[in-house]
Amino acid sequence: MKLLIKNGRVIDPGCKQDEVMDLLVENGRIVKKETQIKECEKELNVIDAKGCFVMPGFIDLHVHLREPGLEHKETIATGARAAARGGFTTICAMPNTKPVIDNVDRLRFVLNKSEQVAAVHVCQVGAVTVSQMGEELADIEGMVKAGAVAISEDGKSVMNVRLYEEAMSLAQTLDIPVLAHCEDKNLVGAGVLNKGKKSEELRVDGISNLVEDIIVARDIMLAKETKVKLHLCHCSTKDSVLMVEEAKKKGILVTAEVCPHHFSLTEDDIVEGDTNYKMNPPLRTKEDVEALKLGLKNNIMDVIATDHAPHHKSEKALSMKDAPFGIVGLETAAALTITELVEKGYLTPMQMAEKLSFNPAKVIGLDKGTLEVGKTADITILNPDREWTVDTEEFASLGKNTPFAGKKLRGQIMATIVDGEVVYRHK
Ligand SMILES: NC(=O)N[C@@H](CC(=O)O)C(=O)O
Ligand SMILES: [Zn+2]
Ligand SMILES: [Zn+2]
Repeated sequence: MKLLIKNGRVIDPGCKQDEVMDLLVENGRIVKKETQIKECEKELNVIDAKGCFVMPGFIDLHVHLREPGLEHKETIATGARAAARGGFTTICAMPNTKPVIDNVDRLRFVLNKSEQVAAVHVCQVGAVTVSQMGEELADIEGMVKAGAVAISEDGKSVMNVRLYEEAMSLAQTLDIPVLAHCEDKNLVGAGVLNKGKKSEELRVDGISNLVEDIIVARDIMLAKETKVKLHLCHCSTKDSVLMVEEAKKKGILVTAEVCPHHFSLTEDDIVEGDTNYKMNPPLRTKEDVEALKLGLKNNIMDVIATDHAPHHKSEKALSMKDAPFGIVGLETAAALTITELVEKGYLTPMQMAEKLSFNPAKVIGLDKGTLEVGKTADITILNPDREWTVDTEEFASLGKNTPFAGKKLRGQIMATIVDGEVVYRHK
C-alpha cells in the first residue's frame, strides 16, 4: 500500500528545506517529494497534512523502558506505544533494568522482544560496568557487535576514573558514543531537590549545581584524552552549557541534550508534596533554565531527549524524600518543545526537527533524521496550532508520573509513521 502525505509543511534538516510539499511513501521508503504529487491509484492511503509540520520521525536518545524486571512501571510494548503517541519513531533504551543490560544475552532479549512487540524502532544502550556496580567493565565489545548503539551508566556516574577512561577508549575504538549521566555520588549525598530556596523551604537535602558541573568537567577532560564521542545526558545547569560551548570550540567531540522538563519548569514551580516534580537532575533556577534555552537556540545544546522515567503510582505516592527520581516524557515532549521553545521564539521549526531527529540520529550513527527521497519512511506529522490538555488517563505509558498533568499545551501529534506504516493517528 502506498501512502501519500499531502499539503504539509515539509521540514527536512537533511537538505535544509522548509516548504509546503507532498510526500509519497512506498515499500517503507520515501519515493517522491514534490510540490504536488498526482496519484490516482485506488490502493492509496492519503493523509491531508494541511497546516501541519511534516518532520523526520523523532528519535529519543534517552528512554527507560523498565523491561526486563520492572514491568510494573513500563514494558517494551507500552513504552513503544507511548513513543508512537509522542511522535517518536526510534527510541534508545537505557540499561538500568533488572537485571542490568550488561551482556549480549540480555541485549538480545530486548532487541528480539522489541522486534515482536514494539510499535517503533528500539535501540538498546549497553551498561558501562557489570550490574552498574562501577567495579568491572561490562562486555562492551560483545554488546556493540550484537547491536548496542552506545554505552551508558545512566542512573549514576562511573566514579572510578581509571575504569571510565578504559571504557571510553574502548568505545572510541568501537566507534560508539558514551552517554554520560553526570552526578558526583559523594557530593550529592541524600539530595532530593535543587539546593537553595526550595530545598530549604521544603526542608529536604539539596542537590547543588556542582554535583553535575564537576562531573561534566571531568568527563569532557576524559573525552579530550580518549577522543571518544561524549554525549552529555539531561544537562540542567548554566555551567554545563558554558563547558559544552568551550569544549566544542576546542574541537572535543562532545554533544549535549536537554530534557523538556528542564527547559519548561524551574524549582519555583515545585508543588509541596507532589513527587512528580522530583527527578534527577532536579529542576533548577530561572537562570539555569534561561541558559539551557539559549544553549538550544544557539545550537550549543544539540538534542532534546525525554529521559522518560516511568514509576508506579505506589512508588510516587511516597514522600518527597523517599519517592524515586524521574518523570515520564514521551507523550508531552513535542508539545512542550512547541509551547516553550518554538512559540516563544527560541527555536525555529527547522531547529526543532534537528534537535528531535537529525542530531540524535547523528549521535548514534543512524541513517535517519531526514526526509530525502530513498530514505526510510519514519515520519512525524504535527499540528503546531492545536491546543490540548494533558490527561494521563489517555497515556499509553503505564507511568502517569508527570508534573504536566492538566496543563494546556500547544502542538499535537497527528500521525506517526514507522517504515511507511501508520503506527499512530490522532482521532
Ligand atoms: N532521571 C531520573 O530521575 N531517573 C532515571 C534515571 C536517570 O535518568 O538518571 C530512572 O531510571 O528512573
Ligand atoms: Zn540519568
Ligand atoms: Zn535516564
